[in-house]
Amino acid sequence: MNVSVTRSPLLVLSRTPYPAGLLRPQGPRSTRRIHLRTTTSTAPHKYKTIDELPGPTAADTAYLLFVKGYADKSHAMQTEFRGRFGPLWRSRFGPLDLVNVASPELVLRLLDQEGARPVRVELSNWREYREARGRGLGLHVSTGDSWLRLRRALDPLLLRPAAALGHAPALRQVVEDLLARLERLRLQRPDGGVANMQEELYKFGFESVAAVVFEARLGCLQDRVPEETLRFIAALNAMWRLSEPVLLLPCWTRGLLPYWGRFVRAWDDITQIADGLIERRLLVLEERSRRGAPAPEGAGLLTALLTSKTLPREEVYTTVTELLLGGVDTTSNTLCWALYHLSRDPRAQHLLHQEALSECPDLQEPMADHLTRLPYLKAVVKETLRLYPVVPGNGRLVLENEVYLEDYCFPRGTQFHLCHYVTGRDEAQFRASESFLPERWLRGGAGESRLPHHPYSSIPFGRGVRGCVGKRVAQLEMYLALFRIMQHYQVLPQDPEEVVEAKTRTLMIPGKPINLRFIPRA
Ligand code: HEM
Repeated sequence: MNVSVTRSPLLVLSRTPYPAGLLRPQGPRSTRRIHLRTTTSTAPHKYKTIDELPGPTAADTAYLLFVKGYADKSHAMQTEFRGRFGPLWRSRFGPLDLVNVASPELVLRLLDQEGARPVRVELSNWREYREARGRGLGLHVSTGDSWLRLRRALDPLLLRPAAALGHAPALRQVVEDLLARLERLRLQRPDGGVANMQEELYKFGFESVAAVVFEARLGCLQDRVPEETLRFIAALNAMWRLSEPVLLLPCWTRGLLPYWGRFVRAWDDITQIADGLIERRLLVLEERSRRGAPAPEGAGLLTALLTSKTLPREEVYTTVTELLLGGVDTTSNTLCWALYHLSRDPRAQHLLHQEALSECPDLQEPMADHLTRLPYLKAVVKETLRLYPVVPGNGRLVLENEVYLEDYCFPRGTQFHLCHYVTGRDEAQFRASESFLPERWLRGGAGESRLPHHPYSSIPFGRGVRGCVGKRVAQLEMYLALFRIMQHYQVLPQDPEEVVEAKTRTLMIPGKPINLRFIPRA
């Protein structure tokens, strides 16, 4: 008799679940401990196929998108479908055919089988643009060894803790510019109000990533914001907004509908501005080397890439462009949500301020040593990203091997969708999961909200070798900004009754402007 038994989550297996000699995946075998469904008999287990996996019909999806208004709330579809189908379902809509994975155990299980050179998604529209313009493919589009070469060049410059900390002096200056700008803006209104924080923080995000890449300032936070900064941000917004329609619409509509043309124009703007910034910087570097001047200490990432000569020029251009675009919406939207919640949560704001005060009295700036501590600050950022993962649904296109999840065997080439938004809000992992409760992340923190959650229940930066290359810089930037804002100001909502919900435009962003008041601390 072949009895299928679902083991208790407490009963953890570390051995392979695949019956001897049958359908064992060719990817690397896990050494991690995983929760599995297993069988008590030795008879070969018959796995189900992808075609047996339940999921919404195209009509269901179209109804939600176009009648129920989910078109800009694709994150909410994760909640809807997980409620209907459980943690694993297939969605097919137009050219999309996805297997959705919406439990931390299954996400871990999938990432365990992703192979040595994981692919996120076939970004055909980005690839098409870059090939047509003769540009390097860059981190997001590249696969296999070409991608690995890019990561080998970048990881040591961005992800090694010491390297990331090396960017702190440049980021500190940008944070001081942000404070100065907030002060100027708040003084323009009797109530200390600053409208539309997103817009301000986009400029901050751009200035920060430019400081890391170019070791130079662009002046994005000055009174007269450079025109190219505004154009870059606008083009980026357009590119993210258009990415989904362009992917869904068949090629033959390109001559009839405006989306593809606009998408290409947005990319042209992005690349033209990024190229201009790179070339200006190259002139400075060439001039410096003509004078025999050494590269300054803590030189930016562009200098490091060019001096190491590990990447061809065209890849340096695309890589820098991708870092610039990766650095704008991500940290800015996260900071915006953090401030939104802190402004409405005097207790959390008080705890954060107290932590800043005890670590750095007299408005001192936080140094590397301080940054190794600050548990509440880090908990605030984690909690913000749990509730609002900038990338609400990540992807894995597994090309090298079949993938086994639950009772299913998925063929090579299956596109998986990792539903970070819904796993981060799972009540089984996070009690009062819809509430902003930073203390749930504190070690030893008592309290109702602290449940021992699965380590893959909130992974906003992804995981593994293809995880976010900007993670450490992003964290540093957000810690420094929040810390300094808390030292200087009490942050209040402009309208305490106003509720801001998230919308998705490939990335998850606030659905309307977040307006705050900045009251100087006595
Ligand atoms: C709150 C901040 C940020 C979040 C939540 C975030 C999130 C992510 C996620 C989820 C991925 C996909 C990882 C995976 O597939 O496993 C990613 C990739 C990436 N991120 Fe970030 N990111 C942030 C900030 C940044 C910053 C500041 C930069 C640039 C300095 C950046 C550059 C990139 C790049 C280039 C990739 C592609 C990596 C690759 O494919 O190898 N990100 N990010």
